[in-house]
Amino acid sequence: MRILVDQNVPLVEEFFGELGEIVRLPGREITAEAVRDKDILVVRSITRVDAGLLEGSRVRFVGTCTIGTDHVDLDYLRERQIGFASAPGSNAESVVDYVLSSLLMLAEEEDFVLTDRTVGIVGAGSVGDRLRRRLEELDVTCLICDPPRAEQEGRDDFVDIDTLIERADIVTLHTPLTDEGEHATRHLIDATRIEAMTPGTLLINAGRGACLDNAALRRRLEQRADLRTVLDVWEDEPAIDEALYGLVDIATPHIAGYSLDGKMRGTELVYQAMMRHYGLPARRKLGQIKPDNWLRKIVLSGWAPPMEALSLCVRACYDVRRDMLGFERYRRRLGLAEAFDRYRAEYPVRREFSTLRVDLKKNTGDLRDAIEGFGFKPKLANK
Ligand SMILES: NC(=O)c1ccc[n+]([C@@H]2O[C@H](COP(=O)([O-])OP(=O)(O)OC[C@H]3O[C@@H](n4cnc5c(N)ncnc54)[C@H](O)[C@@H]3O)[C@@H](O)[C@H]2O)c1
Ligand SMILES: O=C(O)[C@H](O)[C@H](O)COP(=O)(O)O
Repeated sequence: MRILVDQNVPLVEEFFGELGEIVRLPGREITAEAVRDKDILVVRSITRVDAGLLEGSRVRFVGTCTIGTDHVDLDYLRERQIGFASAPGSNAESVVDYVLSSLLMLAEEEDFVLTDRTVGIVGAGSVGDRLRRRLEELDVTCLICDPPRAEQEGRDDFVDIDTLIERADIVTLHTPLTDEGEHATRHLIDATRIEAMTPGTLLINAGRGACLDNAALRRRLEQRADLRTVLDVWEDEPAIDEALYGLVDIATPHIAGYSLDGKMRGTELVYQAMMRHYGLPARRKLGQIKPDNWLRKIVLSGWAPPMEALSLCVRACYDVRRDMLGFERYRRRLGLAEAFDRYRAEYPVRREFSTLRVDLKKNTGDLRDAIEGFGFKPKLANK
């Protein structure tokens, strides 16, 4: 079999090598011509997979090593009986790490205490629900808006989007991008809702760029710079709005999910689905591959205020400023659109919080809970 795989997918030889000949291309160079004589196509989110790409090709299976599927015409694949798999949940932990790192950084800069704020989570799936659990471990009040889940589960503890915007100090978006149905999310946060946000609100988008009306956000920030903003995803990536980029507090190029752990899990999930599709045993396992971990543990030699200890661990493991400053460095050298793709392609190794062991002395009760609640691995030292 001939397999075409996006260049940004890790562990390709390890997982797909036994299936046939592998060709690798940057996601934006995966064209109809490149695909025509391939049997399997493995992409990430920047390749639009539809009739335009696949019609007349030999492709019988498409995998996307991502959570989002808005770049794939699923109806077309179904009609043509082409097998399909995505990687649900694969990098959800990493997106949560990104949001927590951003929150801690802004809390330090703006001198607020996270536990005094109410966080409104829009979309409580793999990402949003994990985020809620970690924040609640710290006693942060969360409001949840997820109408599809509220309907399916008959929940009355969720709120609607306008109530969330009215009551939350921090609004964080984790919805997929959808265009159809009662709960379509394109421009879910539109000009009216952006206007309704009270001054001082912190708005985070780590879902999909077009869930938030970027032009309307730019207008508000140009007129009154009274919102704090964290954007990882943008409309029209990689050709994002330069003026908006300059107005945002934390601007990153769609890397919230880019931990090595999340990417490797994405490859494994697609591999498993592909083997099922072809009726073959899935012998390769992620557990057999041990990536380098240059920062294995931190030792806290006594009690510390939990927020300070957390801040130390977060900065050591994944500090969002690394990506914010790195992206800006690339932008100055290459221009915004090229920097967007290049920073992602050359992304430095990043590990999830869950890979960092934090050694603690005995009797540091609330510290242990906070460390564990934030996603790290606490261990009580013997002495
Ligand atoms: N920035 C990144 O790097 C990155 C990484 C991973 C995922 N994502 C994006 O984040 C999205 C969410 O990821 P996930 O793993 O949590 O997906 P998921 O499918 O597990 O959860 C999505 C949740 O959104 C809810 N939802 C749908 N429409 C809604 C609406 N109108 N209002 C409120 N909630 C709504 C769904 O009911 C569901 O519970 C993905 O679809 C993907 O587009 C971005
Ligand atoms: O949906 C996802 O999984 C994420 O948005 C993913 O991290 C995007 O990365 P890309 O596919 O663009 O490399």
